[in-house]
Amino acid sequence: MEAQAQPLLCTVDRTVHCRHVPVTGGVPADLAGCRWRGAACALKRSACLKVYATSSASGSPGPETEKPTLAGNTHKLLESTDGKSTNIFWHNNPAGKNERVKLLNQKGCVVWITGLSGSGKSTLACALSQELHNRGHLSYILDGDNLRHGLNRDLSFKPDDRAENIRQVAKLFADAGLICITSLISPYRRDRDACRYLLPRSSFIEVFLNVPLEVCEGRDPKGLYKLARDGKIKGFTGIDDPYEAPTNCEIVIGWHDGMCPSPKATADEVVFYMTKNGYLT
Ligand SMILES: Nc1ncnc2c1ncn2[C@@H]1O[C@H](COP(=O)(O)OS(=O)(=O)O)[C@@H](OP(=O)(O)O)[C@H]1O
Ligand SMILES: Nc1ncnc2c1ncn2[C@@H]1O[C@H](COP(=O)(O)OP(=O)(O)O)[C@@H](O)[C@H]1O
Repeated sequence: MEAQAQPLLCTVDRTVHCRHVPVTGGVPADLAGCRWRGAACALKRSACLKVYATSSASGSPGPETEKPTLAGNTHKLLESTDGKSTNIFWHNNPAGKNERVKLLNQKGCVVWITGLSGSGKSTLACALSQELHNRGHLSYILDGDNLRHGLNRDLSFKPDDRAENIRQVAKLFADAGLICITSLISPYRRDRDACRYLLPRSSFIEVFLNVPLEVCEGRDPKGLYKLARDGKIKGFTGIDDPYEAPTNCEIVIGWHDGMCPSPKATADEVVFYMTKNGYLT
């Protein structure tokens, strides 16, 4: 028997991840005053979620809609429609985010390293991961080149494909409590911002390797700039494809007097930022 759909009221005290799907029939007026404020904000901001709760007044609580919480209270499962999936439910985990923060002594986040090919993203990602490891912190690197051998092997370098899957994966890692280090050209501001806004506030640290094109091209460790200049690779970032530099990111690694700080010095700068801002405890 299908649950009878009614607007959800005040029975859920955990937020659900629901920012990106259109609300069917608009935001219920009575959602405004409920304790489910995170979701209410998200609903207002964009659009999301068909919310159902089985009517207890109708007698039967409904087969899948009420579950006891650990505290003995009941809360209702939320049915959501996200993308093409229907009849899916959000399950809360009692060993939640705060517990993971305490266990790991770190706040899960995404360190998003962006810059031209050859700017030193992969090198910094490894140096940073090593530095964090030395200090007893758990991190994981998502590297553009590596991901294109596996998870993202079906993606091209067209604008819609660049950086696509990474956002959701990075978000999952950060939610799991890891320091997720991404090393991606990610040339478009809107793609980087899309990940920033997908994450909880202050969980996204954008690091821009501001290395001039001539320097990257001079390094050309894979010979790709040469191929691009010879017209043998089309749409190469910096040559015949754009790179939109960040305008307001957390950390810019600058190029001073013709010198680039070493990978270790750069990693230390990122760790310093993370310590100062409470990511590492
Ligand atoms: N057309 C074109 N433009 C830019 N880069 C290219 C291209 N074709 C292949 N490569 C190689 O792919 C690596 C970049 O992959 P990313 O996933 O980081 O790129 S993106 O974020 O989707 O723009 C990049 O690796 P890095 O040099 O480590 O940046 C290149 O080796
Ligand atoms: N801070 C640095 N100073 C000098 N050379 C660097 C620095 N970081 C990386 N490199 C060199 O630049 C080249 C490109 O580095 P890489 O990490 O592969 O860049 P990306 O991942 O951005 O393509 C490599 O040869 C690497 O040794």
